[in-house]
Amino acid sequence: MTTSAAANSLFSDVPHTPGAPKRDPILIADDVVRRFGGLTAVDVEHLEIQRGAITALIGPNGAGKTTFFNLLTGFDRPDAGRWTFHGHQVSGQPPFRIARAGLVRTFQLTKALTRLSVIENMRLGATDQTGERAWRAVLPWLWNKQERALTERADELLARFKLDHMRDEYAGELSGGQRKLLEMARALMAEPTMVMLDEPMAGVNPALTQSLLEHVKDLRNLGMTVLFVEHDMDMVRDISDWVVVMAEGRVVSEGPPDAVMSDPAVIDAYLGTHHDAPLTEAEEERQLAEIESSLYPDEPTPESSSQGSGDAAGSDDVDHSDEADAAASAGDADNADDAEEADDSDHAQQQTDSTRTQEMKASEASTRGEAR
Ligand SMILES: Nc1ncnc2c1ncn2[C@@H]1O[C@H](COP(=O)(O)OP(=O)(O)OP(=O)(O)O)[C@@H](O)[C@H]1O
Repeated sequence: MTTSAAANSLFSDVPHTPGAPKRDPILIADDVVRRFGGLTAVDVEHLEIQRGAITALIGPNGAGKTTFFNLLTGFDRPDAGRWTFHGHQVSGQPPFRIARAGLVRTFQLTKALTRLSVIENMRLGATDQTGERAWRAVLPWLWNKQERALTERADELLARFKLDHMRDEYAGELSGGQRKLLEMARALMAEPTMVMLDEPMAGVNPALTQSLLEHVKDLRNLGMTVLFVEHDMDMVRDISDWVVVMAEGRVVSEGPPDAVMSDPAVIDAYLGTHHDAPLTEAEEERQLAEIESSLYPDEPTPESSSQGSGDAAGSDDVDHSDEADAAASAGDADNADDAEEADDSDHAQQQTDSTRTQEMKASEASTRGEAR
């Protein structure tokens, strides 16, 4: 069993730098590139994922996280690059072979899957990812035995994920959180050694949040490796042993959650301070609204709800909280012109703070999970 403390100790001597070598990597990717027309969606030079730990993959919208997930699991083909899993080259392999090697991912329930029952979805979890459907045609008696074993395993998992009472219901009847549990349970049907979860908290009702977090921790505690993409920074802080940050297709930072969230490169990536021109106030507001909505896609911001305004993503409705202003000023910290512009604001004092303090406040604004 791998506890949180044990997992943390795996990283004790790992440098906090992009591409850092791990003590015992289960997955190693090199020079992975995926282009869509003129856009380079993924350009990962080197990445190692530590075995037996929970690693979060975060980054602003469009950073390339999902594309990278699709590549690693064989659901998309790279323009260049290679990666190994458990020491075996799996780049270029179809998804079922990669799953057979022990690397599986969760899927959002498609429309078709919502029309199947929960137990049927579970059985598909094994067959879809491992390609065992071939058995049915070739050796039907063996298939029957196999199918009974699969159903037994499915029922055990449904009980573990507290979905057994929904066993024969259409998956479409499940709540958002229950669907996430089903996605996770279904992935486990393939008996993986590494599970990749794509936004496990998206659309999850707060009542099920804790249960989901515990299930993810359980995967690690049972010896599995977990890599998950997530925008919810509460979850990232709560359960990650290690965080990898992508921006514009590249890995820009790695480290434990707290270190990563105060890394200027990460703040820069989220605030987009790589722009050459100083930000206009409207652009600044738009970017802050985008960060807010990407971190908390289902919630109105406290600012917007206290003013009775609607969607946090609508930049017209966004007000500047203290933290948001701090974020904006830190976002502009590299730019002397912007510092001048801020002189007449209520937060002139913040402009005289050290860059470090501003960055930390910006980080809090970007990861405002604790305040909610
Ligand atoms: N099939 C596609 N065709 C064209 N462009 C694509 C395709 N898939 C992704 N992209 C582009 O590649 C970039 C990376 O997208 P991706 O979905 O991987 O980012 P992401 O980090 O997962 O974003 P989000 O957090 O918003 O899901 C984006 O600019 C996106 O528009």
